[in-house]
Amino acid sequence: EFKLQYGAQRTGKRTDAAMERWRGNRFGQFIHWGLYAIPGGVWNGKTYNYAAEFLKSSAKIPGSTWDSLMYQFNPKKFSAKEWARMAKRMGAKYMTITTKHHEGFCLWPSRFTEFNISRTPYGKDILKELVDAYNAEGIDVNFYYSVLDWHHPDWRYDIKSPEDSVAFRRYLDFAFNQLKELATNYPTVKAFWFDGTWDNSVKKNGWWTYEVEQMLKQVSPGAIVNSRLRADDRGARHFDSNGQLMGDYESGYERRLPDPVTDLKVTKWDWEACMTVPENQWGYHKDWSISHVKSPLELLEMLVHTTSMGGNFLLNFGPAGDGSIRPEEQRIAAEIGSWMQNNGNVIYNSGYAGWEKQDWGYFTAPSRPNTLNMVVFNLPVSGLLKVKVPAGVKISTASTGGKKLRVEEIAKNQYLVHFERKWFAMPQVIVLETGGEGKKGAQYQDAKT
Ligand SMILES: C[C@@H]1N[C@@H](C(=O)NCc2ccccc2)[C@H](O)[C@@H]1O
Repeated sequence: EFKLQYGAQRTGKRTDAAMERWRGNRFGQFIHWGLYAIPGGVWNGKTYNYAAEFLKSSAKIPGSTWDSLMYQFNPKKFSAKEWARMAKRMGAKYMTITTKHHEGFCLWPSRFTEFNISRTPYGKDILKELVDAYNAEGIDVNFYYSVLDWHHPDWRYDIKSPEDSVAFRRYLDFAFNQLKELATNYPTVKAFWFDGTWDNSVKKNGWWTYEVEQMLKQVSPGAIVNSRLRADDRGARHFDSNGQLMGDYESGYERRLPDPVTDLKVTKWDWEACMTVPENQWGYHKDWSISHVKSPLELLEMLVHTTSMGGNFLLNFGPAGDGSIRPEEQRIAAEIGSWMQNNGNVIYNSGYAGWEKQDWGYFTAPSRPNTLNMVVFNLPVSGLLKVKVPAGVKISTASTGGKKLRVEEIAKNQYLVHFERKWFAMPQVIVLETGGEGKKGAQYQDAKT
Protein backbone atom coordinates (compact mmCIF):
# COMPACT_ATOMS: atom_id res chain seq x y z
CA GLU A 1 0.00 0.00 0.00
CA PHE A 2 1.43 3.39 -1.00
CA LYS A 3 0.61 6.47 1.07
CA LEU A 4 -0.92 8.77 -1.54
CA GLN A 5 -2.01 12.40 -1.39
CA TYR A 6 -3.36 12.49 -4.96
CA GLY A 7 -4.70 8.98 -5.34
CA ALA A 8 -8.31 7.76 -5.41
CA GLN A 9 -10.58 9.92 -3.23
CA ARG A 10 -13.25 7.20 -2.91
CA THR A 11 -13.68 3.47 -3.34
CA GLY A 12 -16.80 1.91 -4.82
CA LYS A 13 -19.41 3.45 -7.11
CA ARG A 14 -20.82 6.91 -6.35
CA THR A 15 -24.43 6.55 -5.20
CA ASP A 16 -25.56 10.21 -5.33
CA ALA A 17 -28.41 11.36 -7.59
CA ALA A 18 -26.12 13.02 -10.18
CA MET A 19 -24.15 9.78 -10.67
CA GLU A 20 -27.29 7.63 -10.72
CA ARG A 21 -28.64 9.87 -13.47
CA TRP A 22 -25.36 9.64 -15.43
CA ARG A 23 -25.38 5.84 -15.00
CA GLY A 24 -29.05 5.48 -15.97
CA ASN A 25 -28.56 7.59 -19.11
CA ARG A 26 -26.45 4.73 -20.56
CA PHE A 27 -26.35 6.05 -24.16
CA GLY A 28 -24.53 9.21 -25.18
CA GLN A 29 -23.59 11.04 -28.37
CA PHE A 30 -19.93 12.09 -28.67
CA ILE A 31 -19.36 15.09 -30.96
CA HIS A 32 -15.90 15.93 -32.32
CA TRP A 33 -16.04 19.33 -33.99
CA GLY A 34 -13.23 21.81 -34.54
CA LEU A 35 -11.01 23.37 -37.19
CA TYR A 36 -9.97 19.86 -38.32
CA ALA A 37 -13.52 19.44 -39.73
CA ILE A 38 -12.74 22.06 -42.42
CA PRO A 39 -9.97 20.15 -44.31
CA GLY A 40 -11.56 16.79 -43.33
CA GLY A 41 -8.41 14.70 -43.72
CA VAL A 42 -7.40 16.20 -47.09
CA TRP A 43 -4.55 18.73 -47.48
CA ASN A 44 -3.17 20.16 -50.74
CA GLY A 45 -5.22 17.60 -52.66
CA LYS A 46 -3.74 14.65 -50.73
CA THR A 47 -5.94 12.40 -48.60
CA TYR A 48 -4.33 11.35 -45.30
CA ASN A 49 -5.70 8.06 -43.97
CA TYR A 50 -4.85 8.76 -40.33
CA ALA A 51 -7.51 10.18 -37.98
CA ALA A 52 -8.77 13.47 -39.46
CA GLU A 53 -8.39 15.36 -36.17
CA PHE A 54 -4.61 14.71 -36.41
CA LEU A 55 -4.27 16.10 -39.94
CA LYS A 56 -2.06 18.92 -38.58
CA SER A 57 0.53 16.35 -37.49
CA SER A 58 -0.02 13.72 -40.20
CA ALA A 59 0.36 16.36 -42.96
CA LYS A 60 3.10 18.19 -41.01
CA ILE A 61 1.28 21.52 -41.25
CA PRO A 62 2.97 24.53 -39.59
CA GLY A 63 1.10 25.88 -36.56
CA SER A 64 0.48 29.30 -38.12
CA THR A 65 -1.03 27.70 -41.24
CA TRP A 66 -3.23 25.41 -39.20
CA ASP A 67 -4.34 28.15 -36.82
CA SER A 68 -5.41 30.37 -39.73
CA LEU A 69 -8.17 27.84 -40.43
CA MET A 70 -9.92 29.78 -37.67
CA TYR A 71 -10.63 32.58 -40.17
CA GLN A 72 -12.50 30.07 -42.38
CA PHE A 73 -14.73 28.66 -39.64
CA ASN A 74 -18.24 29.75 -40.65
CA PRO A 75 -20.59 26.69 -40.54
CA LYS A 76 -23.51 27.85 -42.73
CA LYS A 77 -25.43 24.61 -42.19
CA PHE A 78 -24.98 24.46 -38.42
CA SER A 79 -28.18 24.17 -36.41
CA ALA A 80 -27.77 23.22 -32.75
CA LYS A 81 -31.51 22.52 -32.60
CA GLU A 82 -31.35 20.10 -35.55
CA TRP A 83 -28.40 18.25 -34.02
CA ALA A 84 -30.27 18.03 -30.70
CA ARG A 85 -33.45 16.74 -32.39
CA MET A 86 -31.46 14.07 -34.24
CA ALA A 87 -29.80 13.00 -30.97
CA LYS A 88 -33.22 12.86 -29.29
CA ARG A 89 -34.59 10.64 -32.07
CA MET A 90 -31.54 8.38 -31.74
CA GLY A 91 -32.36 7.90 -28.04
CA ALA A 92 -29.21 9.54 -26.68
CA LYS A 93 -29.69 10.78 -23.11
CA TYR A 94 -26.45 12.78 -22.98
CA MET A 95 -24.04 14.46 -25.37
CA THR A 96 -20.30 15.03 -24.88
CA ILE A 97 -18.83 17.88 -26.99
CA THR A 98 -15.17 18.68 -27.66
CA THR A 99 -14.82 22.12 -26.09
CA LYS A 100 -11.12 22.09 -27.05
CA HIS A 101 -9.36 19.23 -28.83
CA HIS A 102 -5.57 18.72 -29.16
CA GLU A 103 -5.42 21.58 -31.72
CA GLY A 104 -6.22 24.04 -28.91
CA PHE A 105 -9.09 25.83 -30.68
CA CYS A 106 -11.91 26.68 -28.26
CA LEU A 107 -15.58 26.38 -29.26
CA TRP A 108 -16.41 28.98 -26.60
CA PRO A 109 -15.29 32.65 -26.21
CA SER A 110 -12.62 31.86 -23.61
CA ARG A 111 -11.02 34.87 -21.99
CA PHE A 112 -7.77 32.93 -21.58
CA THR A 113 -6.86 32.58 -25.23
CA GLU A 114 -7.62 34.42 -28.47
CA PHE A 115 -7.71 31.06 -30.29
CA ASN A 116 -11.44 30.75 -29.92
CA ILE A 117 -14.82 30.91 -31.65
CA SER A 118 -15.24 34.66 -31.10
CA ARG A 119 -12.42 35.33 -33.59
CA THR A 120 -14.06 33.31 -36.40
CA PRO A 121 -16.49 34.63 -39.02
CA TYR A 122 -19.15 32.64 -37.19
CA GLY A 123 -18.38 34.50 -33.98
CA LYS A 124 -21.15 33.16 -31.76
CA ASP A 125 -20.72 30.90 -28.68
CA ILE A 126 -21.26 27.44 -30.21
CA LEU A 127 -20.97 25.79 -26.81
CA LYS A 128 -23.84 27.84 -25.42
CA GLU A 129 -25.97 27.13 -28.49
CA LEU A 130 -25.36 23.38 -28.10
CA VAL A 131 -25.87 23.29 -24.32
CA ASP A 132 -29.15 25.21 -24.64
CA ALA A 133 -30.47 23.17 -27.60
CA TYR A 134 -29.60 19.76 -26.11
CA ASN A 135 -30.82 20.67 -22.61
CA ALA A 136 -34.07 21.89 -24.19
CA GLU A 137 -34.51 18.36 -25.63
CA GLY A 138 -33.92 16.91 -22.16
CA ILE A 139 -30.44 15.70 -23.08
CA ASP A 140 -27.60 16.27 -20.57
CA VAL A 141 -24.42 17.90 -21.88
CA ASN A 142 -20.89 16.94 -20.84
CA PHE A 143 -17.65 18.67 -21.83
CA TYR A 144 -14.65 16.96 -23.44
CA TYR A 145 -11.43 18.88 -22.73
CA SER A 146 -7.98 17.99 -24.11
CA VAL A 147 -5.15 18.76 -21.68
CA LEU A 148 -2.74 18.10 -24.59
CA ASP A 149 -2.66 21.41 -26.51
CA TRP A 150 -0.63 21.78 -29.71
CA HIS A 151 -1.32 25.54 -29.93
CA HIS A 152 -0.33 26.81 -26.48
CA PRO A 153 3.34 27.84 -26.30
CA ASP A 154 3.69 26.59 -22.72
CA TRP A 155 2.47 23.02 -23.45
CA ARG A 156 5.22 20.46 -22.83
CA TYR A 157 5.29 16.71 -23.54
CA ASP A 158 7.84 16.19 -20.77
CA ILE A 159 9.63 18.23 -18.12
CA LYS A 160 13.33 18.07 -18.87
CA SER A 161 14.62 21.43 -17.57
CA PRO A 162 13.75 24.22 -15.12
CA GLU A 163 12.45 26.20 -18.12
CA ASP A 164 10.09 23.33 -18.99
CA SER A 165 8.90 23.31 -15.41
CA VAL A 166 8.17 27.05 -15.35
CA ALA A 167 6.47 27.01 -18.75
CA PHE A 168 4.37 23.95 -18.01
CA ARG A 169 3.26 25.45 -14.70
CA ARG A 170 1.96 28.42 -16.73
CA TYR A 171 0.18 25.96 -18.99
CA LEU A 172 -1.42 24.13 -16.06
CA ASP A 173 -2.66 27.47 -14.66
CA PHE A 174 -4.10 28.33 -18.10
CA ALA A 175 -5.93 24.98 -18.34
CA PHE A 176 -7.17 25.25 -14.74
CA ASN A 177 -8.58 28.71 -15.50
CA GLN A 178 -10.27 27.46 -18.69
CA LEU A 179 -11.87 24.57 -16.82
CA LYS A 180 -13.09 26.87 -14.06
CA GLU A 181 -14.46 29.18 -16.79
CA LEU A 182 -16.32 26.25 -18.40
CA ALA A 183 -17.79 24.97 -15.12
CA THR A 184 -18.80 28.52 -14.10
CA ASN A 185 -20.24 29.80 -17.39
CA TYR A 186 -22.14 26.61 -18.37
CA PRO A 187 -23.68 25.58 -15.01
CA THR A 188 -25.97 22.87 -16.46
CA VAL A 189 -22.97 20.80 -17.64
CA LYS A 190 -22.99 17.43 -15.85
CA ALA A 191 -19.58 15.83 -16.52
CA PHE A 192 -16.05 16.51 -17.74
CA TRP A 193 -14.38 14.11 -20.18
CA PHE A 194 -10.60 14.62 -20.06
CA ASP A 195 -8.31 13.50 -22.85
CA GLY A 196 -4.66 14.05 -23.79
CA THR A 197 -3.27 13.26 -20.33
CA TRP A 198 -0.89 10.42 -21.21
CA ASP A 199 2.33 12.44 -21.56
CA ASN A 200 5.06 12.53 -18.89
CA SER A 201 4.45 16.23 -18.27
CA VAL A 202 0.97 15.46 -16.90
CA LYS A 203 2.04 12.24 -15.16
CA LYS A 204 4.65 14.27 -13.24
CA ASN A 205 1.90 16.66 -12.07
CA GLY A 206 -0.66 14.33 -10.54
CA TRP A 207 -1.36 17.04 -7.92
CA TRP A 208 -2.83 19.24 -10.67
CA THR A 209 -5.23 16.54 -11.83
CA TYR A 210 -6.40 16.14 -8.20
CA GLU A 211 -6.84 19.94 -7.83
CA VAL A 212 -8.87 20.10 -11.09
CA GLU A 213 -11.22 17.36 -9.85
CA GLN A 214 -11.66 19.17 -6.52
CA MET A 215 -12.27 22.55 -8.17
CA LEU A 216 -14.84 21.21 -10.66
CA LYS A 217 -16.78 19.55 -7.85
CA GLN A 218 -16.71 22.78 -5.83
CA VAL A 219 -17.82 25.01 -8.73
CA SER A 220 -20.33 22.46 -10.01
CA PRO A 221 -21.69 20.24 -7.18
CA GLY A 222 -22.32 16.69 -8.42
CA ALA A 223 -19.95 17.13 -11.37
CA ILE A 224 -18.54 13.88 -12.75
CA VAL A 225 -14.98 13.39 -14.03
CA ASN A 226 -13.52 10.47 -15.99
CA SER A 227 -10.57 8.41 -14.78
CA ARG A 228 -8.49 9.63 -17.76
CA LEU A 229 -8.01 13.02 -16.02
CA ARG A 230 -6.20 11.51 -13.10
CA ALA A 231 -2.59 10.74 -12.28
CA ASP A 232 -1.52 10.03 -8.72
CA ASP A 233 1.59 11.07 -6.72
CA ARG A 234 3.64 8.44 -8.56
CA GLY A 235 2.30 9.04 -12.10
CA ALA A 236 -0.12 6.09 -12.09
CA ARG A 237 -3.12 6.84 -14.33
CA HIS A 238 -6.79 5.78 -14.23
CA PHE A 239 -6.08 3.40 -11.30
CA ASP A 240 -3.83 4.73 -8.54
CA SER A 241 -0.70 2.96 -7.26
CA ASN A 242 -2.91 0.97 -4.87
CA GLY A 243 -5.14 -0.22 -7.71
CA GLN A 244 -8.06 2.05 -6.82
CA LEU A 245 -10.02 3.71 -9.64
CA MET A 246 -9.58 7.49 -9.70
CA GLY A 247 -12.26 9.86 -10.94
CA ASP A 248 -15.89 8.73 -11.06
CA TYR A 249 -15.87 6.21 -13.92
CA GLU A 250 -13.32 4.26 -15.89
CA SER A 251 -12.64 5.66 -19.38
CA GLY A 252 -10.11 3.26 -20.88
CA TYR A 253 -12.39 1.57 -23.42
CA GLU A 254 -11.81 3.60 -26.55
CA ARG A 255 -12.75 1.87 -29.84
CA ARG A 256 -12.91 -1.45 -27.96
CA LEU A 257 -15.29 -3.15 -25.51
CA PRO A 258 -14.58 -5.41 -22.51
CA ASP A 259 -15.11 -9.12 -23.13
CA PRO A 260 -18.43 -10.33 -21.58
CA VAL A 261 -16.76 -13.51 -20.24
CA THR A 262 -13.19 -12.59 -19.32
CA ASP A 263 -13.46 -8.87 -18.44
CA LEU A 264 -16.24 -9.03 -15.83
CA LYS A 265 -14.07 -6.98 -13.43
CA VAL A 266 -15.51 -3.83 -15.05
CA THR A 267 -18.91 -4.60 -13.51
CA LYS A 268 -17.43 -3.58 -10.14
CA TRP A 269 -17.18 0.12 -11.12
CA ASP A 270 -18.82 2.65 -13.43
CA TRP A 271 -17.27 2.81 -16.89
CA GLU A 272 -17.93 4.23 -20.35
CA ALA A 273 -16.79 3.02 -23.78
CA CYS A 274 -16.40 5.56 -26.59
CA MET A 275 -16.71 4.39 -30.19
CA THR A 276 -16.02 5.67 -33.71
CA VAL A 277 -18.18 4.75 -36.69
CA PRO A 278 -15.17 4.22 -39.01
CA GLU A 279 -12.20 2.26 -37.66
CA ASN A 280 -10.45 5.41 -36.35
CA GLN A 281 -11.98 8.77 -37.28
CA TRP A 282 -13.29 11.10 -34.58
CA GLY A 283 -13.26 14.35 -36.54
CA TYR A 284 -14.94 14.71 -39.96
CA HIS A 285 -13.04 12.89 -42.75
CA LYS A 286 -14.09 13.50 -46.37
CA ASP A 287 -13.30 9.92 -47.42
CA TRP A 288 -14.77 7.12 -45.34
CA SER A 289 -13.89 4.51 -47.94
CA ILE A 290 -10.47 4.12 -46.29
CA SER A 291 -11.73 1.79 -43.52
CA HIS A 292 -14.67 -0.35 -42.42
CA VAL A 293 -17.68 1.81 -41.50
CA LYS A 294 -19.76 0.21 -38.74
CA SER A 295 -23.43 -0.37 -39.58
CA PRO A 296 -26.28 0.79 -37.35
CA LEU A 297 -26.80 -2.83 -36.21
CA GLU A 298 -23.12 -3.32 -35.33
CA LEU A 299 -23.29 -0.18 -33.22
CA LEU A 300 -26.62 -1.15 -31.65
CA GLU A 301 -25.09 -4.48 -30.58
CA MET A 302 -22.19 -2.55 -28.99
CA LEU A 303 -24.68 -0.43 -27.05
CA VAL A 304 -26.48 -3.54 -25.74
CA HIS A 305 -23.15 -5.29 -25.03
CA THR A 306 -22.00 -2.27 -23.01
CA THR A 307 -25.25 -2.00 -21.04
CA SER A 308 -25.12 -5.75 -20.30
CA MET A 309 -21.78 -5.16 -18.53
CA GLY A 310 -22.95 -2.10 -16.56
CA GLY A 311 -21.27 0.51 -18.78
CA ASN A 312 -22.23 3.63 -20.74
CA PHE A 313 -21.82 3.78 -24.51
CA LEU A 314 -20.65 7.05 -26.13
CA LEU A 315 -21.13 6.94 -29.91
CA ASN A 316 -19.16 9.47 -31.94
CA PHE A 317 -20.42 11.89 -34.60
CA GLY A 318 -18.04 14.11 -36.56
CA PRO A 319 -19.96 17.01 -38.15
CA ALA A 320 -18.54 18.56 -41.33
CA GLY A 321 -16.89 21.98 -41.37
CA ASP A 322 -20.14 23.51 -42.66
CA GLY A 323 -22.09 22.11 -39.70
CA SER A 324 -23.89 19.38 -41.65
CA ILE A 325 -24.20 15.78 -40.43
CA ARG A 326 -23.13 13.21 -43.03
CA PRO A 327 -25.76 10.74 -44.39
CA GLU A 328 -24.11 7.70 -42.77
CA GLU A 329 -24.46 9.31 -39.35
CA GLN A 330 -28.04 10.43 -40.05
CA ARG A 331 -28.93 6.82 -40.96
CA ILE A 332 -27.27 5.48 -37.79
CA ALA A 333 -29.26 7.93 -35.67
CA ALA A 334 -32.51 6.97 -37.42
CA GLU A 335 -32.03 3.17 -37.30
CA ILE A 336 -30.77 2.98 -33.73
CA GLY A 337 -33.48 5.45 -32.76
CA SER A 338 -36.23 3.32 -34.31
CA TRP A 339 -35.21 0.37 -32.08
CA MET A 340 -34.64 2.52 -29.00
CA GLN A 341 -38.14 3.98 -29.43
CA ASN A 342 -39.69 0.62 -28.51
CA ASN A 343 -36.87 -1.00 -26.55
CA GLY A 344 -35.05 1.81 -24.73
CA ASN A 345 -36.27 0.33 -21.44
CA VAL A 346 -33.74 -2.52 -21.76
CA ILE A 347 -30.95 0.11 -21.90
CA TYR A 348 -31.92 3.07 -19.74
CA ASN A 349 -31.55 2.50 -15.98
CA SER A 350 -30.49 -1.07 -16.78
CA GLY A 351 -27.21 -2.87 -16.24
CA TYR A 352 -25.31 -6.05 -15.45
CA ALA A 353 -27.52 -9.02 -14.61
CA GLY A 354 -24.77 -11.27 -13.25
CA TRP A 355 -25.96 -14.22 -15.37
CA GLU A 356 -23.64 -16.26 -17.59
CA LYS A 357 -23.27 -14.87 -21.13
CA GLN A 358 -24.96 -17.02 -23.81
CA ASP A 359 -24.37 -17.14 -27.57
CA TRP A 360 -27.78 -15.76 -28.55
CA GLY A 361 -27.05 -12.29 -27.08
CA TYR A 362 -27.08 -10.31 -23.86
CA PHE A 363 -28.94 -10.05 -20.55
CA THR A 364 -29.71 -6.63 -19.10
CA ALA A 365 -31.10 -6.10 -15.61
CA PRO A 366 -33.73 -3.34 -15.34
CA SER A 367 -34.17 -1.52 -12.04
CA ARG A 368 -37.43 -3.47 -11.52
CA PRO A 369 -36.72 -6.57 -9.32
CA ASN A 370 -37.38 -10.18 -10.40
CA THR A 371 -37.27 -9.32 -14.09
CA LEU A 372 -34.52 -9.64 -16.66
CA ASN A 373 -34.21 -8.77 -20.33
CA MET A 374 -32.82 -11.09 -22.98
CA VAL A 375 -31.71 -9.13 -26.06
CA VAL A 376 -31.42 -11.67 -28.89
CA PHE A 377 -29.01 -11.03 -31.78
CA ASN A 378 -28.17 -14.61 -32.82
CA LEU A 379 -30.99 -17.17 -33.13
CA PRO A 380 -29.74 -20.79 -32.89
CA VAL A 381 -31.03 -23.11 -35.64
CA SER A 382 -32.76 -25.07 -32.84
CA GLY A 383 -34.78 -21.97 -31.88
CA LEU A 384 -33.97 -22.92 -28.27
CA LEU A 385 -32.32 -20.17 -26.21
CA LYS A 386 -30.22 -21.56 -23.36
CA VAL A 387 -30.42 -19.74 -20.02
CA LYS A 388 -28.24 -20.68 -17.06
CA VAL A 389 -29.51 -19.10 -13.84
CA PRO A 390 -27.61 -18.45 -10.63
CA ALA A 391 -28.15 -21.27 -8.10
CA GLY A 392 -31.69 -21.40 -6.82
CA VAL A 393 -33.14 -18.82 -9.22
CA LYS A 394 -36.30 -19.99 -10.96
CA ILE A 395 -37.69 -18.57 -14.20
CA SER A 396 -41.46 -18.29 -14.00
CA THR A 397 -42.35 -16.70 -17.35
CA ALA A 398 -40.78 -15.53 -20.61
CA SER A 399 -42.57 -13.23 -23.04
CA THR A 400 -41.83 -11.20 -26.13
CA GLY A 401 -44.04 -8.38 -27.31
CA GLY A 402 -46.46 -9.40 -24.58
CA LYS A 403 -46.74 -12.95 -26.02
CA LYS A 404 -45.79 -15.83 -23.66
CA LEU A 405 -42.98 -18.17 -24.74
CA ARG A 406 -42.51 -21.75 -23.52
CA VAL A 407 -39.86 -21.99 -20.79
CA GLU A 408 -38.52 -25.49 -20.16
CA GLU A 409 -36.37 -26.43 -17.14
CA ILE A 410 -33.89 -28.96 -18.52
CA ALA A 411 -31.25 -29.37 -15.80
CA LYS A 412 -30.21 -27.90 -12.46
CA ASN A 413 -30.30 -24.10 -12.87
CA GLN A 414 -30.72 -24.46 -16.64
CA TYR A 415 -33.65 -23.61 -18.90
CA LEU A 416 -34.50 -23.39 -22.59
CA VAL A 417 -36.67 -20.57 -23.86
CA HIS A 418 -38.51 -21.75 -26.99
CA PHE A 419 -38.24 -18.99 -29.56
CA GLU A 420 -39.56 -20.43 -32.80
CA ARG A 421 -39.06 -17.20 -34.80
CA LYS A 422 -37.01 -18.13 -37.85
CA TRP A 423 -35.74 -14.68 -38.78
CA PHE A 424 -35.86 -11.06 -37.66
CA ALA A 425 -34.33 -7.81 -38.86
CA MET A 426 -33.70 -6.14 -35.50
CA PRO A 427 -32.64 -7.54 -32.10
CA GLN A 428 -35.56 -9.18 -30.28
CA VAL A 429 -36.33 -8.59 -26.60
CA ILE A 430 -37.60 -11.34 -24.31
CA VAL A 431 -38.63 -10.40 -20.77
CA LEU A 432 -38.05 -13.01 -18.05
CA GLU A 433 -39.92 -13.04 -14.76
CA THR A 434 -38.10 -14.88 -11.99
CA GLY A 435 -39.35 -16.35 -8.71
CA GLY A 436 -41.84 -19.13 -8.00
CA GLU A 437 -40.93 -22.80 -7.59
CA GLY A 438 -38.90 -25.05 -9.91
CA LYS A 439 -39.92 -28.63 -10.85
CA LYS A 440 -41.10 -30.51 -7.74
CA GLY A 441 -38.53 -33.10 -6.68
CA ALA A 442 -36.72 -32.71 -9.98
CA GLN A 443 -33.72 -35.04 -9.86
CA TYR A 444 -30.85 -33.99 -12.11
CA GLN A 445 -28.34 -36.77 -11.66
CA ASP A 446 -24.74 -35.90 -12.50
CA ALA A 447 -23.28 -38.56 -14.75
CA LYS A 448 -20.65 -40.89 -13.37
CA THR A 449 -17.72 -40.83 -15.80
C1 LIG B 1 -11.23 10.25 -27.68
C2 LIG B 1 -10.12 10.25 -28.71
N1 LIG B 1 -8.80 10.55 -28.16
C3 LIG B 1 -8.01 11.22 -29.20
C4 LIG B 1 -6.73 10.39 -29.46
O1 LIG B 1 -6.80 9.26 -29.91
N2 LIG B 1 -5.60 10.96 -29.16
C5 LIG B 1 -4.38 10.11 -29.27
C6 LIG B 1 -3.32 10.77 -30.04
C7 LIG B 1 -2.88 12.04 -29.67
C8 LIG B 1 -1.90 12.66 -30.42
C9 LIG B 1 -1.39 12.03 -31.54
C10 LIG B 1 -1.83 10.75 -31.89
C11 LIG B 1 -2.81 10.13 -31.15
C12 LIG B 1 -8.90 11.24 -30.41
O2 LIG B 1 -8.65 12.32 -31.28
C13 LIG B 1 -10.29 11.30 -29.79
O3 LIG B 1 -10.51 12.62 -29.25
